[in-house]
Amino acid sequence: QLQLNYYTNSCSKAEEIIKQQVFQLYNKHGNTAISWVRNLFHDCMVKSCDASLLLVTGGGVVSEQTAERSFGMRNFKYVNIIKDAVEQECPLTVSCADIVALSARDGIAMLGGPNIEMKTGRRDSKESYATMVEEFIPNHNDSIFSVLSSFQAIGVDIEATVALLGAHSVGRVHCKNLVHRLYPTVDETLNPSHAAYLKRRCPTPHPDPKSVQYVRSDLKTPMIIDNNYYKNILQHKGLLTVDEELATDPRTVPYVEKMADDNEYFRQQFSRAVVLLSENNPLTGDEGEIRKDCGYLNGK
Ligand code: HEM
Ligand SMILES: [Ca+2]
Ligand SMILES: [Ca+2]
Repeated sequence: QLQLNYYTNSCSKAEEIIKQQVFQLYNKHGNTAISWVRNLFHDCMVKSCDASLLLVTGGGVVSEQTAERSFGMRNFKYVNIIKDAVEQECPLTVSCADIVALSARDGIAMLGGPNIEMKTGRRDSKESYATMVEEFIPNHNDSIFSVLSSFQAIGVDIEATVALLGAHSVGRVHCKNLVHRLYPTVDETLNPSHAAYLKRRCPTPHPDPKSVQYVRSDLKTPMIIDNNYYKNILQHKGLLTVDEELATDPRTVPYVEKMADDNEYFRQQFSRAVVLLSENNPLTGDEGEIRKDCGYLNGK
């Protein structure tokens, strides 16, 4: 069972140390906070919030990080800075899975989002599920129907799904994920002036996948988690096909409109949704392990 303040007795400073590390990393590299939010999505959707995402390839492990859906994910190298600080205080006590969850929680707060109360006590997987990533994580051009059912499958309702996509109010999208909406002809659902801007940022239909050509998701408040995302998508300035569909599907539009109108309502729903996502199918008790290094299984 996950519980509030799971580490009170075993490592009373754990949450404080994590928060401090997230803060320090944010001050050095602001986009680390953004990465922690995406990590929560990519870890928790695949089986469980169990840090299966953090294992690196080698010794029989094929990392989820190498899956096509993980394209653009960054800052993995900083996770162990957080872990090491916690290990120093309490060795082999705090899981990498809880670090994924709590760093996302603290990252959200650093990015001006809500303060979220989160349970802890997750344990770490003994596998990375690279071949299952595509099954659990929707693609950017999937239909809204399949997106909603992927979230439904882990207990995230439609209103919460709409709120979670508000994470696209920060961060970036690489041209690789956009050019299909720009070339050979511009997707007619795109706002024309925004399409012109996107074409300036992504001038060729085949961007070099290794180059860092990208567009910020939210030009107005790129480092703040707020309801600006919903205002953008209602103006058809959403970058991904899923963003556009969210603003047009009859099941999601009422929530999109309400979130665009009311930032407080967005923050409440976003908090509720992050908790739902973070509690997907945790490993507890004697399942899994507490990794020493988030990139490797113990003893490897
Ligand atoms: C249908 C669901 C989703 C799809 C298809 C999707 C897809 C994507 C794609 C394609 C990118 C851009 C990657 C790149 O080109 O660099 C992205 C970025 C991002 N996504 Fe999502 N996403 C979804 C839901 C979520 C959720 C639920 C969250 C978190 C709660 C999230 C958080 C982020 C963040 C923070 C970024 C920016 C990352 C960065 O700048 O480093 N996404 N997403
Ligand atoms: Ca996982
Ligand atoms: Ca924003």
